[in-house]
Amino acid sequence: MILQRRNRILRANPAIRAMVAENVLQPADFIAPLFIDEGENVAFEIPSMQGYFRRSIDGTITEVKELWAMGIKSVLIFIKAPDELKDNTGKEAWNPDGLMQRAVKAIKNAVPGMVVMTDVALDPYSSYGHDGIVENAEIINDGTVEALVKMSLSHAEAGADFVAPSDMMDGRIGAIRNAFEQHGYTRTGIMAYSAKYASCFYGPFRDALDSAPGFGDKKTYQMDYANRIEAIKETQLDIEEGADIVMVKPAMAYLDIIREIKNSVTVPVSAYHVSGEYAMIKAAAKMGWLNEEKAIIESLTSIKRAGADLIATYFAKDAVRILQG
Ligand SMILES: NCc1[nH]cc(CCC(=O)O)c1CC(=O)O
Ligand SMILES: [Mg+2]
Repeated sequence: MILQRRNRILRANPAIRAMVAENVLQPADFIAPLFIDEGENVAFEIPSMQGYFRRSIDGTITEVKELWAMGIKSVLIFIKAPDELKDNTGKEAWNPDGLMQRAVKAIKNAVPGMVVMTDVALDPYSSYGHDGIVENAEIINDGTVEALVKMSLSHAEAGADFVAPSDMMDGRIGAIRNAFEQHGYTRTGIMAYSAKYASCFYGPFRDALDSAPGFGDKKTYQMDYANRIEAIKETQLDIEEGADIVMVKPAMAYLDIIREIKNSVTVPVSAYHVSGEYAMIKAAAKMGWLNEEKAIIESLTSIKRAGADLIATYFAKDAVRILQG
């Protein structure tokens, strides 16, 4: 054959492939989610998330130091509240001495450079396991936003660099931004879960925090996975209301949405490779059906290729270890 173009030339060996790679993962791409519990020396392996732990603050600090030493710049923190602190107001969420607030201070104190992001939603504190306040079996919007504002202010006060509202109530980004302005928190960022879908892939996370909804599902606030255009509407509105970073969640089943958002906004886009996506790889690898390391890197690269500037993933540490060979 006489060909004008032989595309295989650019795939001939690892050096050439590295030279022409369009997307390369790096440690600063990752946000490491951390599950935090009360107590000391607690390291509870989440049954549906093998190799991932819920830790007390002491062990969390050790973990954060390791992540920082590896070049990971950001953590996203979640807490597990004991049942006796759960109610239908969520008031423990803005307790200045609550677990979240203590954890933020401890992390910023131990590793000041680490960018600390906090989950903002009522589910870990809700006796109903919902992200908002329940009235007549409905998750009310405006009353919930008031609670989320108090929660966000208490995280800012504790020293969080970013709050990350994951609840999908309408208007909460604007309300939080206004409150930050009014209270002088002009350096606290907002990473909005803007296109968060009602997904079965959050199952293992709800095991990790004991936060499964006590009745019904989250479809009246989280998005319908049949929808694409709606993700743009949600995301553009969050940006107008003041979001610094927007997020798509989950990631791998929503690569089209990540790309769509990346093409339509001018703020950084993050994607959350969620607990169920972690569990699928872990389970298949355990069965010997997938090569775990290859599956991790291919998955995360595909999320970056789709357009994610940042990836929240339980594989953050593994990925850096694998990349550094
Ligand atoms: N607002 C709660 C919250 N924040 C992050 C996740 C899921 C993360 C994961 O599955 O890894 C959830 C669960 C949910 O919405 O039910
Ligand atoms: Mg919205």
